[in-house]
Amino acid sequence: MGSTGGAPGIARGSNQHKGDVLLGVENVSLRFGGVKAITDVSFDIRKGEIRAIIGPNGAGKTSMLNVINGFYNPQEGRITFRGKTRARMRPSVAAAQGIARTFQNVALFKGMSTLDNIMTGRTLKMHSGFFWQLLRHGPALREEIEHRRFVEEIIDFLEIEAIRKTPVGRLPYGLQKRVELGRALAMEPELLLLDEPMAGMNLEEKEDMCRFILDVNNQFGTTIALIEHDIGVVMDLSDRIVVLEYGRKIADGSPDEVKNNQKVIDAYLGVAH
Ligand SMILES: Nc1ncnc2c1ncn2[C@@H]1O[C@H](COP(=O)(O)OP(=O)(O)OP(=O)(O)O)[C@@H](O)[C@H]1O
Repeated sequence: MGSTGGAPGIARGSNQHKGDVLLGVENVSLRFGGVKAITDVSFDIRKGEIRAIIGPNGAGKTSMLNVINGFYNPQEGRITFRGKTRARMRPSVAAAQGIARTFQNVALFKGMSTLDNIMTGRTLKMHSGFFWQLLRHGPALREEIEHRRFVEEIIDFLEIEAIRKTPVGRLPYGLQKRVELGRALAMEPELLLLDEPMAGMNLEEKEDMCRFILDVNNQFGTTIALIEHDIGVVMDLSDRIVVLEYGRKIADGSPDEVKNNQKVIDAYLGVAH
């Protein structure tokens, strides 16, 4: 297993089980008409860890991320967040509660600058009323200055100062992905969901993205759940990995445990069950 050999120089203590459970997925099943996208899947995400969700195409990974961020409500099972069972969810409510995500295909405002795109991530944090925001006066002006300062810090952190005024549609794909990460970070999430953060990147861009993901996790203590097809990267980045196949969980454990699991090896080699 391993397509790039992962991120050089980055080694995680693979057996660390960090913190308490932040989010629990309990016996979740999700169907689209007759299609079973997820069947009776349970796993948890612990505070401070990097948790990968992997599996062959169509295994149910993106569906699972969509359940976690409230885009889909499963027909069966439940999600707990910070120890409480969650009611039916909407993505905006999940985001307000501290769950931010990026998408498989970059979802930015292409005509807007890097800075303005990242600013949109602050919307949920803005408190002053629509009237003041319209006037850009009084409390709204003070608030905007504070949010801009925060966004500038993210821009420094992600090393994208040079493109802060550039419309994102003009940026190469790797940088657009970085801006999208910036927008998610602007929400100050407790749980950050990344859907294929390295997809379509060259080796150098992947190494940069690996470094930023680790830095976000280490410096801000942000818990991260990610879907990624590059197994080398997954093995290097993750504390724990859950493996899905045909909507079912087939393995869950440290990178070493998962790597040596026969069901996982078979799933990736396409062995029929
Ligand atoms: N909105 C939808 N309507 C109908 N079927 C869907 C929908 N979303 C996903 N599916 C189906 O559910 C199953 C799981 O899809 P999902 O996209 O979650 O898999 P995945 O593991 O993320 O795949 P990939 O690695 O290719 O992105 C697939 O059979 C897919 O066709």
